[in-house]
Amino acid sequence: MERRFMDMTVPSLIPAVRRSDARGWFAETYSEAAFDRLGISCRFVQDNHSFSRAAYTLRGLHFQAPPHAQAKLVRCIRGRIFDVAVDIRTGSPSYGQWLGAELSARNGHQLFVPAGFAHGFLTLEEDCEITYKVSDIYAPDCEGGIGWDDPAIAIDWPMPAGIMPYLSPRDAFLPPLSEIATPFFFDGGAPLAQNGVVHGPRQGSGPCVSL
Ligand SMILES: Cc1cn([C@H]2C[C@H](O)[C@@H](COP(=O)(O)OP(=O)(O)O[C@H]3O[C@@H](C)C(=O)[C@@H](O)[C@H]3O)O2)c(=O)[nH]c1=O
Repeated sequence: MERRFMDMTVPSLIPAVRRSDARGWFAETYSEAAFDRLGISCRFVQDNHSFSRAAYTLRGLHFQAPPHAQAKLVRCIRGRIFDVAVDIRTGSPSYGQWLGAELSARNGHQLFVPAGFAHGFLTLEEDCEITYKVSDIYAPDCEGGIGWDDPAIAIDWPMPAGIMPYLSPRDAFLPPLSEIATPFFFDGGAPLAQNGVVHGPRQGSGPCVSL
């Protein structure tokens, strides 16, 4: 794996490396040593698993503030989701910008979302399950969120015209980014390269890609 393509200060799409044989395939979805070599050296302390019944269920945009800020490693194990990270680090050249990637059981891609980014996803079909590792404990007092439809962020959610996403009561009334005091500061790491959709690993970039 090629470290030069990774930077743990920006979201990174990590393609599945599946070893096929007559039975099917095998994949290591997380290896501390392999991720450390990629530059992702945070320690994950909890695994989460959520199921969303309806297509176009939207969870997010969520974050936890320090001292319980979380980096996340997200994977879809059933169905298809559009997974999004928004840079909410004060002072970042890409503050308020977003990146999205399709994660599916079929493609096996994972999205690494560093602390300092709000995270959310939209299910693209019925009965989607995602699992994600997080680098800090669940701390409800530190939870924060931003509206999925904040016009200043303008995420291009892949939804048919006229469809409204299915939201939790909390997510339906989250404030825009301009109305929250973000607890994160840009520390000189890399900004997002661009605002927009990542369709998959870049050609010829090796198994790991910094977005
Ligand atoms: C996040 C979380 C929730 N819960 C509980 C609280 C509540 O009763 C129930 C559902 O919680 P929520 O409505 O917050 O679940 P959900 O909307 O799926 O929240 C998640 O959304 C995605 C986008 C993220 O990035 C995650 O960090 C997390 O915020 O599960 C835990 O027990 N542990 C946890 O780590």
